[in-house]
Amino acid sequence: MTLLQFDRLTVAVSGRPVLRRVTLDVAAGEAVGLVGESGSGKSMTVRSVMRLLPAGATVGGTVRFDGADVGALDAAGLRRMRSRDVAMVFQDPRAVVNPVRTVGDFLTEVLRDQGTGRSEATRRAAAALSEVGVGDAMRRLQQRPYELSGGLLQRVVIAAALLTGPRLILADEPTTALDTTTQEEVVAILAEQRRLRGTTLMFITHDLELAAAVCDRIAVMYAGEIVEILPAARLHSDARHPYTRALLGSRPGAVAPGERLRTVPGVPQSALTAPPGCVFADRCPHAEARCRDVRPVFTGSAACHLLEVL
Ligand SMILES: Nc1ncnc2c1ncn2[C@@H]1O[C@H](COP(=O)(O)OP(=O)(O)OP(=O)(O)O)[C@@H](O)[C@H]1O
Repeated sequence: MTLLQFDRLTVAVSGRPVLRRVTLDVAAGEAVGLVGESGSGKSMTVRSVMRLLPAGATVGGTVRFDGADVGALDAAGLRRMRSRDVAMVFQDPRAVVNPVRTVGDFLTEVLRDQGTGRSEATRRAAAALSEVGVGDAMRRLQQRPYELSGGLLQRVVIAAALLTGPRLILADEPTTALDTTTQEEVVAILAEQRRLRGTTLMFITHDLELAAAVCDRIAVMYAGEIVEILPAARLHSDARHPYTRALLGSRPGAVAPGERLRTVPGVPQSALTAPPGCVFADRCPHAEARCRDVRPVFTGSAACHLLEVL
């Protein structure tokens, strides 16, 4: 069953295009990674699900959650979706948690709003903390955000995201602000908890390998478009789009120790500056004349003229 469906989602902010015809189906229980360089539209795509777009955004196409057109939800429907069905985990936990209130206040707030009594809300909050590997949960509930490390606080945010039993978690670079060891722990917890609960996940990251470790499928974005969608387990063998191949070649792990790191040549395009044809044409080592002029259609798993003839 499809839980989340993007159908030719197009977004412009103050008349400047940021997403173009993003089309993707996410099955219930599936984890999909959204990868791509900075500015490719990953955040805008997941924010569209919650209708959290910047002021002045215009939206074309549709986003459906459990069959309902998110753009057509009334205020009550939107509130319900945001508070119960869909949870977001952002890059910086300190931007999300109120710095002057306790961790317990933060965790119990939604439950209390939904009518859960204080002691039951506290019990569930403590249990949620334990589930994400935070020990001494009752003491943590009394603490304020500045008393916790970034990694611990991100676990608190994940516990909060899981607390209402959402069907979908949108995680927008949830570990970018953390050090490497903590990143691995936090990602492992998020992945384990969502697997245990069967929660659907959209996971944004710059890191292809991380996406492959956490997700079932990977959607690669460039300049506001999805250029390739592929199974995570076959990332290396199945990647065919020149942009995905270039990203794989520019990973630190792709070069021998001591060898110079490779980057994707050229300057990243945005949806605004992309050429009328293939969005990657300016940087693609294989581009032909038609690539610059004619937009490739998404055939099979990628949008690339060079693959259409194969
Ligand atoms: N508040 C905003 N107002 C106007 N344009 C914006 C706003 N936020 C992002 N954009 C533009 O939308 C495009 C897509 O941005 P988005 O944040 O979705 O990219 P991203 O792939 O998530 O990048 P990053 O990895 O840096 O977070 C970019 O061109 C960006 O400049």
